[in-house]
Amino acid sequence: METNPAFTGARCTACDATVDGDDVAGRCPSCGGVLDAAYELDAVDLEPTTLAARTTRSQWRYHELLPFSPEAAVTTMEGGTPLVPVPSLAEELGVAAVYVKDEGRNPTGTIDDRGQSVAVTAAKRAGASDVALASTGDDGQSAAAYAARAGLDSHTFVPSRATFTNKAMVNVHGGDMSVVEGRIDAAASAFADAVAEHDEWHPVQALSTPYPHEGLKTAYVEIAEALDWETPDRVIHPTGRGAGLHAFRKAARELDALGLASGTPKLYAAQAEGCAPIVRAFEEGREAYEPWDAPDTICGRIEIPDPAGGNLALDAIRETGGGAVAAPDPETLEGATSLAGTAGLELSASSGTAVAAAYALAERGELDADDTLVLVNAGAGSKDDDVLRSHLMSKGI
Ligand SMILES: N[C@@H](CCOP(=O)(O)O)C(=O)O
Repeated sequence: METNPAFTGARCTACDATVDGDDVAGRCPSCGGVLDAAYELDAVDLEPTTLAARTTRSQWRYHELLPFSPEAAVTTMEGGTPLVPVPSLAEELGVAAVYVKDEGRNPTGTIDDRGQSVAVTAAKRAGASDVALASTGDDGQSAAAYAARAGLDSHTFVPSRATFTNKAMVNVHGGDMSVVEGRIDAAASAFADAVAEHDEWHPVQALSTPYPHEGLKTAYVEIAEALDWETPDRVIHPTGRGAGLHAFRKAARELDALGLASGTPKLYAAQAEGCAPIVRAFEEGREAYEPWDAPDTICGRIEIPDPAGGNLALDAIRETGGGAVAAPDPETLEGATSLAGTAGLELSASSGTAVAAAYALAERGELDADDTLVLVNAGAGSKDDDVLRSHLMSKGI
């Protein structure tokens, strides 16, 4: 069997419409909203001991919470990343424990590998010959890798400012790449034009189908399992499109429904001050974000002025009692390099926002002494070696 028997189709996050069947793709046919994969959770019997007995460390060990069976999966063993304790930061912040969920250790160095594994599996099952997306870099590199694994062609549209590593590795995986002058909005618009001319292209961008964020969900499941199924108090996620926050809330709800871990952590969006539409909407108490004019941040991976999951992220933050913090670039780079220098961890520049946000929350008195705090490192620091090194040089180091 190629699908999870508990997978029933999808539910629209905007209008609540359901779409039945195991070949759901794209956005909601009724309203165009983001679709979530849906499961008959009552039919799922999953115990901590069952999971503990599984030998694979890949995300497909949680196949009861994924649409497809491990046998059908296009996988390069993504997932199984460590939850690394950082006691020195816990002491500085005045909380009980700080962990970094180190997603940089995935096959192409990004949390997006989880999503692309599921999205490319879905595309392959649907008989697609090609997958395509607009990307700030990491999910493009990841999509090219998983397409290669599946024997599909990939088409990635990246802004010219994407990192050299991302662009080079799309090519190395044999992907077709369009480098579009400008920022992500220019790449997204070139992508939209091209998709309209290529019916055979199967979109795999975050939130454009139910599958990429379904993979992101497993990062949270791993966090809960690593904490012996205790729910952490707070999770800070570097945030661009808002897919990760939406996925983490979905994961926490599903674990709660299954009785594996109760409740949801307080979820926090960490954005760059130069492009923070979700933080602005949160701070102004608005129900919906407004696109950000003139984005400008060193954190290219999360420079998303019009995030597809912006309102879902806002909802996740508010529903869980979390928050949102915009970090200035110097503090973000300081956050990433300080963990490299004191804890031996390699955070991507964008993920430095999570560290900067943690300091900001501590300063505002919003953390509690008995808190367990998780910071998500979404990508490998080595992809940003130039930016991180330049920050140290600017300090005369
Ligand atoms: N992928 C991003 C972080 C998460 O972004 P989101 O689109 O899930 O909000 C990165 O690499 O920093």
